[in-house]
Amino acid sequence: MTSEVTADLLPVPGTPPTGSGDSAQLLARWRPGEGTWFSGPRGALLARGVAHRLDDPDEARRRLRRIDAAGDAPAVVIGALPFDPAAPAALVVPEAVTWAPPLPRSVGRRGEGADPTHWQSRPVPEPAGYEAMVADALRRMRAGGLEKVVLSRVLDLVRDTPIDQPAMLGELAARNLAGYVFAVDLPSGSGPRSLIGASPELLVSRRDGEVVANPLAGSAPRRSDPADDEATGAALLASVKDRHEHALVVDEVAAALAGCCDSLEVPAEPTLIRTDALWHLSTTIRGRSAVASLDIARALHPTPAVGGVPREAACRAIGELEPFSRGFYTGMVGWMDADGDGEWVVALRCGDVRGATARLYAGAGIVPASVPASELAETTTKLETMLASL
Ligand SMILES: C=C(O[C@@H]1C=C(C(=O)O)C=C[C@H]1O)C(=O)O
Repeated sequence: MTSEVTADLLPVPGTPPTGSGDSAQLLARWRPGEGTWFSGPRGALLARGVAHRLDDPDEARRRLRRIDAAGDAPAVVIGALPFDPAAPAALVVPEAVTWAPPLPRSVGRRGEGADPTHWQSRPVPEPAGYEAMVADALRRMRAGGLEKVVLSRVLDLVRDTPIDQPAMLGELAARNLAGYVFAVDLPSGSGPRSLIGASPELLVSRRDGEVVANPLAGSAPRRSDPADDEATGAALLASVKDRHEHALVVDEVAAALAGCCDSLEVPAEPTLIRTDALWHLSTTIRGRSAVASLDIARALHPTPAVGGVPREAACRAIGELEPFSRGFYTGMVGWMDADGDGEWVVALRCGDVRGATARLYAGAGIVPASVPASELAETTTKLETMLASL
């Protein structure tokens, strides 16, 4: 049984301009308020300074073409788009961009020393409140008109002294080498504010016309015992509930991609991927397209991996049930060049960090077969990725 588990690494589309820099040294140069870090299995980049700020993603392509023609700044846009497509984006054209190869395996962890930091934490809603939200969603499903909805919760953390954001980013990078690690400068009234995270989910990449999307949905916790861990992955791959939850996402992503792509390959069966904390069902969809990566990403967003099916009913349920605004969580983070090539990942396993505070987010896909206590446990496991970096 366990030998049937095939866990692939995250998919490789084209190769971004990887440069020749030392990516671990580059990572150590990121500072909050001064730029953006983005790394993944195909490369890393550090953007610094702000040549232009863009809160309207519609402007990105036009602006990049103008900059490219003038040749006076790197023609790259980088940053984040929020969950609500009508809310302002946090995109910049930086003054300087340094590209580097993927982070090496040797990038160091801080280690498990005793940390004297005193944290106060407050879950929103309380765990019982989250279970009640899930129960409410299940009632809506029974009443008809809703097939799937992703419901999330937050953990607000505060400590006595400012959070060391570069240390947090370094730790996330060391623990999530196969994923996408980012630190994006967010608009803030006072002091640097960053969206920091380690997402396993590629919304879409495009390189020389080759498009890759890697929707994830269906999750199980990793186990410390290797045999137990493999059995958990195998059970996820065989789970009717999770396969259904996954298929809803793949169908919608494939349909949205069909509208932007000339050709499309959609595997019939999902595979497994693993992060530090979780197993996920994963499907790698490939196609060819002349549409710019950010436009494809926006056509896909929100996929049912973060919204639901049907989209409108799910977004209404999210607005009515979640007692907070998602902000940039479940939006997207990435970069694009003047040709429209780029990579956009789903903003998951992330936190909004400012001063001595961090708001961490986690959600789970609810389908009719969901059990409130299991969905709560899944969000707790998803929070571990960020908690381990603090
Ligand atoms: C919503 C999150 O994750 C998403 C939901 C998943 C699920 O419900 O199984 C799996 C991966 C992501 O697409 C999150 O991490 O907060």
